[in-house]
Amino acid sequence: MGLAVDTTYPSSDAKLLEFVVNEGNGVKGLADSNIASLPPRYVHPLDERIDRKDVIDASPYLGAPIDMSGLEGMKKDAVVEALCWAAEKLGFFQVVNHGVPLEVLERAKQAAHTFFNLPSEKKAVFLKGKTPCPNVFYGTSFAPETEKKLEWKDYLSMIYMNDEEAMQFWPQECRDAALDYMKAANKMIHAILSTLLRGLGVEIDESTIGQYMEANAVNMNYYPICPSPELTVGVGRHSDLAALTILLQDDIGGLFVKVEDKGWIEIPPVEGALVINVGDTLEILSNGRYKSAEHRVLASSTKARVSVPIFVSPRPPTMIGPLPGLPEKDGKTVYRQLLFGEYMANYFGGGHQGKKTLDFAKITN
Ligand SMILES: O=C(O)CCC(=O)C(=O)O
Ligand SMILES: [Fe+2]
Repeated sequence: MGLAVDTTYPSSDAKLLEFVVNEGNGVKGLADSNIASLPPRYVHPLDERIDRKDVIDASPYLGAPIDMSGLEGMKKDAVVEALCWAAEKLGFFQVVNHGVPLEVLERAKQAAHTFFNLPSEKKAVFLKGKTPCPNVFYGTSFAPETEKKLEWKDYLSMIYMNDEEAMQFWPQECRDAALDYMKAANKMIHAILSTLLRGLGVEIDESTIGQYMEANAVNMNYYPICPSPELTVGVGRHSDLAALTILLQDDIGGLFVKVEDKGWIEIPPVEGALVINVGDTLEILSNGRYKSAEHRVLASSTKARVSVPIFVSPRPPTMIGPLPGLPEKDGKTVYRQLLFGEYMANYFGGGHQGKKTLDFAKITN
């Protein structure tokens, strides 16, 4: 079905929302309908647009990919130091020799293309409110009900509870690839999370570390070919909710990270590497030491881009807050104790606004 986007009348915006959001055609459906120009709802204010010309050299801030195989040998101390340094300075780094086979990564990216290339009716069964399982949902943009401007992205979110639920409810076109990727990444996830938490220098036991990765989710992001990527955003400025994000990006590029007071750098695609970033939850647990960096994504005018993040997260009833002993050690308490579910509800309550989400947990006095 084609969509004539008429920018002259206000009613066209309602039609657009109906088509893209409610009917589940997504922005992929819009892109496939051969629009000549971007509907106004996708045109972002000038200061939110991404211009490659403004991007600064990444090398002073982004180290070389960290070789995770070193964590089990003589180089352990150097790897621990590199991980903690990266989490503290930029909050973003890449890892190689992480234990997830290349074929598993390739299949995960391929599965994202397969899912989003399905006819809209097949994807629409997973829309929020219709999906047979609330832990699996398909959508577009970030919070289309509340956002002034929409993002040029569709996504599928799969929160892992157990194999039985995943086998029954995850879309069969991408289920096995997503599960294999998530399981193959688990050892590395534990290694990075436990290294960073132990690196804070306070006592922490194994079961506490385990709690922060009890409700991981695999997402598949799809950024269709965009007629005017310079006017819109694939994803707007945000920091992630999770403790850690393990991001598999393809070879197209377009992921930008903010270096505070300096500008934006691009995280270059490196074959076989995974991008790791600190999320709000880990910034809170670390009393502000590890940085949940602001990032955003530029869509492409020539190719559909996919990415497959794993959001490493606790269950909603888990308490998050600076680890016991840290405020005393740091001489200050930056964040309060709150339930992850409480933080999550606030996080999804509005559109993307950079790092504002963290203010909800900040102690103000
Ligand atoms: O697609 C990407 O490279 C990043 C996506 C992202 O930031 C997210 O899903 O939170
Ligand atoms: Fe993100």
